[in-house]
Amino acid sequence: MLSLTNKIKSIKGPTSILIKSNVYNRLNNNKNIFNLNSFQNNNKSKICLFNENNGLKQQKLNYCKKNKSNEDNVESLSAELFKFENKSNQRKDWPINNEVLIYPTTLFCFKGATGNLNLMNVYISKLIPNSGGKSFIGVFYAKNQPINQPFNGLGEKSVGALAQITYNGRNYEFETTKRIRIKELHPVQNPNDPQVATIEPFDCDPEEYNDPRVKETVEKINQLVLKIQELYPDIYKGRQVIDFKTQIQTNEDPELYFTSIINYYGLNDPDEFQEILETRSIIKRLEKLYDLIVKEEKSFKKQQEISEESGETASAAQKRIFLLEQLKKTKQLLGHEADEKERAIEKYNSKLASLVHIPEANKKVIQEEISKFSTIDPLSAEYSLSKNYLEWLLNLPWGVFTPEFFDLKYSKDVLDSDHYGLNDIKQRILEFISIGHLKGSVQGKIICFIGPPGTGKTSIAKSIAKCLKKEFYRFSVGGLVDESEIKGHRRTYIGAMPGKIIQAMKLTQTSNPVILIDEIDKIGKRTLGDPSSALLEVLDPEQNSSFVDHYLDTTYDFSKVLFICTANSEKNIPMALFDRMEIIHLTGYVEEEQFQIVKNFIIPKTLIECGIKPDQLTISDEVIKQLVKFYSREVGIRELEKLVEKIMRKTALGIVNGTAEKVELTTENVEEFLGIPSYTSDRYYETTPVGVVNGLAYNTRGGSTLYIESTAEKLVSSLSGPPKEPSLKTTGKLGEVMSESSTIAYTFAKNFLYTLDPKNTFFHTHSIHLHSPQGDQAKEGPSAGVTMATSLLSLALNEPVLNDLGMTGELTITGKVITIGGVKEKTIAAKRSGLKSIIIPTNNQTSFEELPDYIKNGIDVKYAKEYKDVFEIAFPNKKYLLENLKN
Ligand SMILES: Nc1ncnc2c1ncn2[C@@H]1O[C@H](COP(=O)(O)OP(=O)(O)OP(=O)(O)O)[C@@H](O)[C@H]1O
Repeated sequence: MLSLTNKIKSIKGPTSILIKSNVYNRLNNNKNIFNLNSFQNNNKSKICLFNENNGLKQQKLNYCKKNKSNEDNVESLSAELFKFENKSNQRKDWPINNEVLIYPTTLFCFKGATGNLNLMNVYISKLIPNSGGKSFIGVFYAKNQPINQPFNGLGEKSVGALAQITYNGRNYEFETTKRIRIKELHPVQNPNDPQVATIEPFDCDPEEYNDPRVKETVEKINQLVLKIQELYPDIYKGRQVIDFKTQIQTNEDPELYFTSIINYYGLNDPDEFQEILETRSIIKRLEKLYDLIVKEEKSFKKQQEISEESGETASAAQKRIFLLEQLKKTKQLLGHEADEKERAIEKYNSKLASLVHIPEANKKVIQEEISKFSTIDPLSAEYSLSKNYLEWLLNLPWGVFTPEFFDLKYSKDVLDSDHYGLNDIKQRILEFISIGHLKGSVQGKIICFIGPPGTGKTSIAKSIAKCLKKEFYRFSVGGLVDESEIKGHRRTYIGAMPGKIIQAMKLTQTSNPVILIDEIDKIGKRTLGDPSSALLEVLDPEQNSSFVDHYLDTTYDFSKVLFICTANSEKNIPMALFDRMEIIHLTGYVEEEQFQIVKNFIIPKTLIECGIKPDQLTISDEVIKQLVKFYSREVGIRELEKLVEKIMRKTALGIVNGTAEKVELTTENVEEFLGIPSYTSDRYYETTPVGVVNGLAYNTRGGSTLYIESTAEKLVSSLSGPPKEPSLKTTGKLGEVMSESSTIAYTFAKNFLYTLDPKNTFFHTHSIHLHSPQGDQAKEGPSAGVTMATSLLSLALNEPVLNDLGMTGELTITGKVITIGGVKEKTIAAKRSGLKSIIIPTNNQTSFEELPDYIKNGIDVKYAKEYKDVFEIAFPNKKYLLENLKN
């Protein structure tokens, strides 16, 4: 390269050099082609480099080739070329052979426009110079054409501008010098090549410049510009004020006048500019420019109004409007035309027409909104609000219902294949479906499943939807404090949405799905906008046929929806809701049931979910029993499900990283998967010592055994200070009712002991401490009364209670044993803890007898009406003392 440079420098006189295209390209890539000053010879005349490949007519090429065009004979060749060039009559401001590379752009270019160009290499290597060494391109407005891509042909606009290209050492700069029109487009060999066109000047009739109307129109434009400057001074802040009058006088070229006005205003409407460019008559073009400025004035006016309204500065308002305008233009350029709104309206109308079952009143609301929408400016904030609203309205399944389906056999099969046991629940569901069958619909019913976690409430609800072949949607209201989650937000809120039920309609695309509302007992409370009253509106068959969601602001019929709710406890369900529901209790599972569910439902289901083939993992029955007994302490299946998932995860890891092709889980290796068991036993004592009694408790998590332990401290008389009084201290996070039960038990035990054995002064000589372990867990309820009294009496008599005995029952102060709740849960808990017999109140006999055999089996139940019945069973060795009661 250096040698070539030196050779060129040594050439005397103005020179043209023909060089091979590979050399030409090398120079070009080094950005030297425009830096011709470095190649200037002593006479300071420019040297022109020709690319062999283009820009020269065949004749010229032949001429050059004859003279061996290569680096070595640059000197002789250049001299020849110079002669040749001198002979030709090429204009210096016009490309050789009237040919230019077409540069398609979304910019507009009037005469005098200048700027930088980001020219691609493919352009640089093919630029066509004129005889003076300058290069030109033809800048054409191509609406849908990305910059720097080959021109698609004449399809777009054939009038453009001739731009002279210069390289300033950093960038390529252009300056548009003339209007041109494409005469002929040359075919391109390679689709990536820039296109070449033969062009011709596109000038107005020179005579027209003398027409007085030119001056008049220019004057008119000047007046308007001055008026705008005066009226909206803020908009011109920081800008240099142009004296257009002087400019037109000095330039005396209306073409340049366009450019300065357009630049000054930052006007940016390529479509309109193209129109001006294509208008040959100067007068007409000036008039078009005038119209453009009038339009601009309106926009200034608007932005001033906005800025006055919002307190925004005029320049900020202007910037915003400018940006919005740009956005609009960009959208247009990208093909998202301004008629987007028209298309949207068309779409909405046809969607509305397709909603054949929509009630008339709702239809009217939508029609009104569509006509309101058609009047809104697409750039206003209201536009998108209205659009969103319409999209919601039009995408709801108005009057669309899934056909009713009732088939008892099918339903039974579904329920049985999805769930183990739960026969009473399944029976209730089949009854419910039968009623639906007779009535023709299940509408107006609200089922509520109440039970401890993981007992299958949700999955049963899903099965009901399956039985009825209906869509299913679930949401939780646990902790919900905002009624708008149910009733929707008012549309004036930013990000407003309809409530959950309307969302369910949209998602399921039917107006009669099965909707599960989870954790209804945990719904929040508020004085204003209470979510539970909103829920009542949704659920109440009296009201829900014309539910008004705040967002939709029109009625929607929920009366055909089957609502199912779940709760862990019935206590906290708002009364008004509770009254309207059909309650179904799920009490939890005994170990045998948990074993069957894990083996036959959870493991097969989780295998599929984890993509593990059944022969890749075997879990022995013994392991499942261990899971149930030692790794979980629940009446549901939730913890067990998590344990099974943990096993599956570890198995999957082993299979994937190649450490195990297949896993066999046995009691020997279960700890490798799950760690050491969390619960070795529910029982703290194999044989209960004096003062310790096994109670049976029940809460929202199901039943459990609950120890009551008592110890005594002898009161020693001391000489100093007053004598210590016997007392009862209780610990173990006992709630108010349970504390009262302990006081009742203490009073009762003292009296009872006195009747049995008046000589026993234990309670007068001891202070007692009664405790219920698992002190971090709050305990409440009256049903530990008999257990506490028994614990105290055991202490007083120094006699342990019968081994493997559990008991429950509320105790009155006179010794009556009264009804308790949760017989089933407590029996299940007793069995889990390995108790052999239980004492329950006589009044609960029926509830116990109604329990299924698999729960009752293995438990010896005893009934107690009065405390003496408990005493007789708990202290067989002290039974004789009861004789004293009779006396
Ligand atoms: N009788 C059963 N037969 C088969 N699988 C069951 C049975 N009961 C529960 N399951 C399974 O136990 C898991 C937990 O059940 P589900 O989610 O329905 O509990 P839930 O009562 O809704 O709990 P929560 O109150 O926490 O929402 C599910 O995978 C469910 O399929």
